[in-house]
Amino acid sequence: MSESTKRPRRSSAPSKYEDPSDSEDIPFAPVEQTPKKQKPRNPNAAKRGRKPKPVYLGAELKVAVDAVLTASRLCQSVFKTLVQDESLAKDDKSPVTVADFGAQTVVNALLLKHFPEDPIVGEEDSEALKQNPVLSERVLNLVNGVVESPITVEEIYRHIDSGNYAGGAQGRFWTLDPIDGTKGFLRGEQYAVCLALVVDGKVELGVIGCPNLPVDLDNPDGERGSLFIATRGHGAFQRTFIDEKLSKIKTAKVKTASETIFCESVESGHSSQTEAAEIAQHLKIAAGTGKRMDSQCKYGVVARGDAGIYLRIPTSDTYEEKIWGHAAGMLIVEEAGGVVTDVEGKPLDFGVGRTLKNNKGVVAATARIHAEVLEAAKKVLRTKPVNGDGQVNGGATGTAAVAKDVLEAAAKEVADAVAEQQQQQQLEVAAMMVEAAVGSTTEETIVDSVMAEPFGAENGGQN
Ligand SMILES: Nc1ncnc2c1ncn2[C@@H]1O[C@H](COP(=O)(O)OS(=O)(=O)O)[C@@H](OP(=O)(O)O)[C@H]1O
Ligand SMILES: [Mg+2]
Repeated sequence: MSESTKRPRRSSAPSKYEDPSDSEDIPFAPVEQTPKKQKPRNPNAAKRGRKPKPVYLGAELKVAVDAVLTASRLCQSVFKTLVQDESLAKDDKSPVTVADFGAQTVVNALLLKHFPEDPIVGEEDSEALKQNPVLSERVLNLVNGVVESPITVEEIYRHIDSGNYAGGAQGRFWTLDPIDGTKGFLRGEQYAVCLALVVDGKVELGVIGCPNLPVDLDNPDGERGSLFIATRGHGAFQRTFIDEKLSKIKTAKVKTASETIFCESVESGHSSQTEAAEIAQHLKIAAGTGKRMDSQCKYGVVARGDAGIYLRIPTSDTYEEKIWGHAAGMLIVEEAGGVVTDVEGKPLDFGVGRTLKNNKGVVAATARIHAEVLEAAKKVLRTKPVNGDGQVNGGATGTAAVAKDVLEAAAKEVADAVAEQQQQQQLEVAAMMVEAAVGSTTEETIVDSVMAEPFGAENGGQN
């Protein structure tokens, strides 16, 4: 066989995205334009009349990877220049930044270009942005810095709002979290751009971009920027932001939960850290080894075996997890050899709308230990029945545990408020100093000079 007709050697870290049942390799790289029909790479195969099987959802994968990478890079560039007041508080008090809006715009724009028939369930809407011309302008500049042909601010609003689909069990749709873990993003820690394709209520494709996640967790000072990719039935892969080479990933090889560690949310208001610690104790996992990490990066680290378990323990009975916060991660863990259920052992149901209203929390683990973890979770949570007002209301331990989490969350809010007050005091001092120096000025002029126009400015958000 001449050098040019030799098949590429298979290894445990394939350099192409390949269907394991497929004998032909199909190149897998980010798209520049509408995907064209793939030509067979092996001319001999074509001569013999064997057509290479197409990669499952190959066109969708290329677009999804391109979209997630573009959005992730946009987020990275925002972080470098993020200034105060480039985030808004949503109704649920969670922050949303120019990067969330920018990322949702570029991903939705690419999806609409390549798959105009597909609806999108995206986290953000443009309502608050429309009220703020300064932030709108900033998003416009960000987006136009990464798209091929410039778009208008009206198109930005339209692209963001194309994520307003209601979801459901019929047909196919995309679901997008433009930044999962916005608080992590603002802290300069972990966050993720998460995109999944759902067909008839089942997740068929998932891509997660984790700009700050070390490629190798054992080398935290090494290269950062990990991308996780999976399609149903075809395995899970990792690549870096720079190198397109795909490596197959597998969950941790462990026989019992005690051999591994678990990961959980940084925010105690999102997942009960006290109950997770109790579950870990039941599983004989060494105390203090839990890894706290923002966003769906947690699914990524479980999928590649850095941690054996991801626990998301509800802090209230009324909160409904959002489908964009779990779709891609669930598939990536399952395709890497894990099992993902809710805390009652039910599969996550992505076919009932924009939220996982049929589920409570998440237990993701290496397949071999999932049942053991679930049993421990049930034991711990069984002692904490839920009362009518939606708050977990356990026996002595249950109440204490939940009270601790609530107190921790409240303490954090107080700390944030104190920081805000301190900043206000600094501004007042600065105003006084300037006034003393130049004779007359006001606190507002200082605020205006150091910050962008505050949300809800008097011009009513007119452009
Ligand atoms: N009460 C409550 N319970 C559970 N989950 C909640 C809750 N409130 C918010 N959220 C969602 O948490 C998303 C952030 O994910 P994580 O908790 O994994 O990361 S973090 O530690 O909060 O950064 C976060 O996603 P983003 O808003 O996209 O950042 C929210 O969708
Ligand atoms: Mg988000």
